[in-house]
Amino acid sequence: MADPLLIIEDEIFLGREMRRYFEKEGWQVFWAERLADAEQLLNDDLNPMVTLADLNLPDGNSLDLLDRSREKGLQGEWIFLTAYGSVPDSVRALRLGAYDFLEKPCEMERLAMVVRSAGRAARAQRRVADDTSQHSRRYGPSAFLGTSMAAQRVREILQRLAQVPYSGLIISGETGTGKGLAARILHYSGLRREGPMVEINCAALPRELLESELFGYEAGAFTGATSRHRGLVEQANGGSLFLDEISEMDLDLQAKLLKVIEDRSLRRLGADRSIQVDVRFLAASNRDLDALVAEGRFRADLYHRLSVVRLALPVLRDRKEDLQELVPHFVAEFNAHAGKRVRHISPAVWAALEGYDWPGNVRELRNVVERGVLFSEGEDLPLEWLQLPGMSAAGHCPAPGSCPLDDRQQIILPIDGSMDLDSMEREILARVLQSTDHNVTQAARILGTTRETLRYRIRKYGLANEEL
Ligand SMILES: Nc1ncnc2c1ncn2[C@@H]1O[C@H](COP(=O)(O)OP(=O)(O)OP(=O)(O)O)[C@@H](O)[C@H]1O
Repeated sequence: MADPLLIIEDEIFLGREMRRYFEKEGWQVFWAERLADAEQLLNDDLNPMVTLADLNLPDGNSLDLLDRSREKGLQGEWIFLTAYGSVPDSVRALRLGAYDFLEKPCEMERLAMVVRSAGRAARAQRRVADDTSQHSRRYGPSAFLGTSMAAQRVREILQRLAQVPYSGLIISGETGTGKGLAARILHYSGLRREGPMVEINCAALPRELLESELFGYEAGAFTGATSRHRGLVEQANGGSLFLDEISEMDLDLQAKLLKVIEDRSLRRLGADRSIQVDVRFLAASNRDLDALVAEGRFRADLYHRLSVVRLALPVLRDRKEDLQELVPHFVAEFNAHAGKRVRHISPAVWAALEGYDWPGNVRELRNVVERGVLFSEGEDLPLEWLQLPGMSAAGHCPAPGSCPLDDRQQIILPIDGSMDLDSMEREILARVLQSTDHNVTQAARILGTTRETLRYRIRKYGLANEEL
């Protein structure tokens, strides 16, 4: 459907010409000759993507209408046309967030170009606003499921944190306990929900790349820096930056991050001026940061700066009563995704789920339920597709390192749906680590990845040496 464009113009000839021109450009054009008519349209629920307004109209100044439309929460872009451009008006227009301020007479081509780019900006803004309101609905504190005391306590803390301003926070918990989920809840239900939520996994990038990704750089700052790059801290301005696996950040980068948090400003690599930033830092770790601080492997000052507020997420094996809520939730989710109709979970399935220890926590549970739902053929969640380690029902390869290896050192993985992508990745890593005697450098070379990434995945899949 065509996007609405509101033209407010009292010169009949010009108004007509603009209407004809922009209808041809694909807009749904509304034309008002007076401010009062335009206001009536806005009151009648018109929400223009772009408004093109003459500044001085017989019944008033259209900046006042922009002001009132913002108060009503209307977001589209405004472009002003004026024959009597004055500095105070243009200053006020910009303060009110006008897109552009053009002097009449203005060539139609130029006007059309400005309207087109204002349209693009307004559409992008609307998408962000829609995403934000969708995310706010999706990521309320109640999105953290579980009926156990521990889960209830987490929800209470999330609820409380949503109401207060704080500059930093540490979320701890084993892999898959919901640290990423908690960070999204904190952002989208908190005071900064209208701002951006930016996420980065500190273990996934080598040191230099992490530094330039976080702090940005100017053109020419280093070989290959062809143009200016706004770093993630800057991109998170007004919102939150989620630093997952913060324990993997190098000590010198930790020092740089601490300075940014304390000074509320940063300097891009190669820049000679600092930029003010207003960011809330959410950090997560599945390692014991207290211990890392004691060993000198994590900076105490950064730890103390971030750990003003701490949120520790409970492991699933200590709150198995939460399965009663989590399993039906994931079943419903994957029923909807895959068009399945699983409605029944047999006592045998419950017994298998409750008897398992869930080292990968809720993530692992979610994957197991996904596989079950995908391969269900009726209303039952099939026991044979749970394939929990220790179960031999389907005869596939649930335990790491158990898939067949052929004589050319190739791994044979079943592609009949009995293994999901995570399990395949885990299997491949386990086999390569076995074949290199757990030499991470050699394994990273074979896999064509960095040691940092590999280390992160080893921890993610619980493949540390002693478990192989
Ligand atoms: N309490 C919960 N209620 C609903 N879903 C949950 C809960 N906890 C985790 N999940 C879901 O489990 C999956 C894994 O969670 P998440 O990625 O947040 O874990 P994590 O602790 O950040 O893991 P990692 O340390 O490996 O990065 C996600 O799909 C998340 O939505």
